[in-house]
Amino acid sequence: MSALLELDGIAIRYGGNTVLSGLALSVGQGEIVGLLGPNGSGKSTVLNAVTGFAPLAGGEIRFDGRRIDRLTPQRIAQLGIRRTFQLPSMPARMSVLELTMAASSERHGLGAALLRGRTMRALEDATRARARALLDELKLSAVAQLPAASISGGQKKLLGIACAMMTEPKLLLLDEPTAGVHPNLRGELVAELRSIHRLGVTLMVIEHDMHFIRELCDRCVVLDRGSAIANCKPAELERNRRVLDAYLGRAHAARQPLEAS
Ligand SMILES: Nc1ncnc2c1ncn2[C@@H]1O[C@H](COP(=O)(O)OP(=O)(O)OP(=O)(O)O)[C@@H](O)[C@H]1O
Repeated sequence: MSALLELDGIAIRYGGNTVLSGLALSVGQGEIVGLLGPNGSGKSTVLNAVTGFAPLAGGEIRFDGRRIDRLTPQRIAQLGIRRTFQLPSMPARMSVLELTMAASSERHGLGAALLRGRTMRALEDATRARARALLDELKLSAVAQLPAASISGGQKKLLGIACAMMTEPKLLLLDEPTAGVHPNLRGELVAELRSIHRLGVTLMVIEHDMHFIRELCDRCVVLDRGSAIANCKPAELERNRRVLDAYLGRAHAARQPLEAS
């Protein structure tokens, strides 16, 4: 499998605090990779680095074979990398449909602003049709006309995915997609992400819900204090001593009858 995303020994520092140190990680074309680790281990920082919001202190990031770590966030997004947020904040006045349609302007860019008359209307009609289809697929049609800020936490998560999908990304980075989503709806979220994946979108998912990870991911990378400590199938995580040490502490892991990792 060819690598779509490659992080090659990346380092991120904030002041004197080293948040990522020499992290190597790759995501193959068409894979679904889980990014795990205890709180503060650096998972969101990885997404910030890939999307161009956290400058590297060392190392390289390549996407589709091309170096991207010196590009602007906007250019990186245009190349086909999109992310969703752990706690999405929504504008108070725009409706769910308007916000979804607005997300596509990042894809059409300045070119769309120069269109006139019939061409502009045709683009708007196509954008509206795509937004409606995505909202339908993500079961948000019933709230399409409501203010985006008024919908539930779980619906905001789905709306974040709809907005990201408007730009037809190659790689979608999801930051805790189940946070704020009712446990009964998490199975549906897995199904939605699987159908997005079937469209040819590669996924990297930060998540704490292990059941969700097992259902969705092909492979997991586990971070601890800014370094990767495991790279394995989800089913192998609970037998991995380094992972248990990181999550539960060494004292606890020493008491467990574990297989060697
Ligand atoms: N902009 C920033 N400035 C200073 N420190 C930061 C910044 N962003 C993150 N950090 C620090 O980097 C470390 C890793 O943070 P990060 O948010 O990447 O962890 P995480 O694994 O995503 O945690 P969580 O699971 O709690 O979301 C933390 O110690 C955090 O305080």
